[in-house]
Amino acid sequence: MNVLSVASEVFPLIKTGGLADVTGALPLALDGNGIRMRTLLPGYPAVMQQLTKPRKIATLTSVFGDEMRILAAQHAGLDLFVLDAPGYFDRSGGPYVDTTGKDYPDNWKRFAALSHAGAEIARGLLPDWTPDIVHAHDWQAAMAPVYMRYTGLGHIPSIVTVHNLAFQGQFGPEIFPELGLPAQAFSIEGLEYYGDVSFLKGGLRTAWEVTTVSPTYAQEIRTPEFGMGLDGLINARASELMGIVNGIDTAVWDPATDPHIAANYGPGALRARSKNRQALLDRFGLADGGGPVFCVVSRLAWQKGIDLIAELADWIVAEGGTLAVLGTGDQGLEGALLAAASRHRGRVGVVIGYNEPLSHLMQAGADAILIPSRFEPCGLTQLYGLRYGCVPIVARTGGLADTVIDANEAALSARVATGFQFAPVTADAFRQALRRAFTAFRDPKVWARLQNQGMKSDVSWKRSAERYAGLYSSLLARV
Ligand SMILES: Nc1ncnc2c1ncn2[C@@H]1O[C@H](COP(=O)(O)OP(=O)(O)O[C@H]2O[C@H](CO)[C@@H](O)[C@H](O)[C@H]2O)[C@@H](O)[C@H]1O
Repeated sequence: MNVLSVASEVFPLIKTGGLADVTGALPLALDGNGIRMRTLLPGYPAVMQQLTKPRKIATLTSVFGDEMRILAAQHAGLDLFVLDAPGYFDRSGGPYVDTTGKDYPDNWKRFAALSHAGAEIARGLLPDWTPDIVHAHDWQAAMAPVYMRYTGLGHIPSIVTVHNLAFQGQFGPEIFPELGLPAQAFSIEGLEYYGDVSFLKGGLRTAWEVTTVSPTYAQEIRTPEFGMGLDGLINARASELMGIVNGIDTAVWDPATDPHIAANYGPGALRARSKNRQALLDRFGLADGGGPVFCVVSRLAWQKGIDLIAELADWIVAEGGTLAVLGTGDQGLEGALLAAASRHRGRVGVVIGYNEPLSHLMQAGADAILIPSRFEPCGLTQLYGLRYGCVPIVARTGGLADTVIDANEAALSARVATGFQFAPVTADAFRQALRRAFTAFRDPKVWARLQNQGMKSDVSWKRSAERYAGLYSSLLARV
């Protein structure tokens, strides 16, 4: 079976968040299930520079009249189609924002062009490869099923996966006439959303199936609290909605072989972790306060509850904890964290920026990772934490609820606990969970059991890849 994945970022070529981890790992995981997944992504400079021996396999005209090329290449085991369209993608900023952090004003054009190219590949644009199914990720690719539906390709199964409902690709109605779609596409059945154009809404309306990245988030987005204005539509499509929890690439994230950490280790050999703990403290200029070393690796955003980290930093230090934060994002949150670091030199360390190797060392060296998200479609850093013996302390929401087993009395005595959960997402509830963690940490046996239990969790893609494979088969059976 051939599946075309369409995505705006793919690890290891280009990554701004968890989406890239998923689109980079899923094709490899599907390989053993008889599925050939090839991935269409934009030819950003970072991508073009890393390609070896790209081959031009097709040219096409975008809906806006520009000439674009499709290059085929292989990278890190991935079969790629790269959309070479310098007018859209050869920019000096990031994939979505310019060097000052502002959204590119033509993002709608850039990602409509990407999605349209995906639809054209489904139509048979390429000489030797046609997908049986198109799998589009997030709003940047969500127009692929829209173009398919309205240009005579509605008989080809399509899927939209929501990695984060907060980003919807919403633009003014004035762009609609330029999208090359028939007038009826600007309707409630298409991409019209309260008078605007919404790429994600269009995809959710027109794809054969909608998936999201955990079963709990699939339920949550049916409610007004988590539905971000789309809960009505999502409920209407409830029978075509599925939550499949993310896995992680266990080859890239393996403490036994990880080249980015100070000492490699495996389950049952946790003592070597202390070298990583020391390396982490050194890297952040921190001293051991006697309690746990907590880490945070995150986009600094309201979603992630980072304000609660800043709010509790003083208390964490007073209790003997140490805090190391790696992240970038909201300037107010960066400022609040940096202020905590200057109040507690040597006990709170903050690195503002994006640093993949350092994120590995943090998982390998910290005792626990803090993830107080207000909503979390899946979350990957708790999965890395489990694999690295870095105990996750998480809000009980979305994929965090589905992947961490809370250390309540029953779970502790059954020896199945892997972390700590709390709800609601308030400073008080978070503090209670941290208190439980401080207590558990004082008993090294209890703590080691939590770590070992986490390291035994199956966080690989195996089961979830089987679920995607099952979904693809069920869609093909309906053709
Ligand atoms: N400063 C930094 N330096 C280095 N690495 C950093 C970093 N900040 C973040 N990262 C890395 O980026 C990734 C973030 O993953 P998350 O699951 O938290 O995703 P995100 O919210 O971006 O994605 C959305 O999509 C993913 C994938 O489906 C969902 O898991 C998630 O819930 C949803 O919000 C992790 O690999 C993390 O290590």
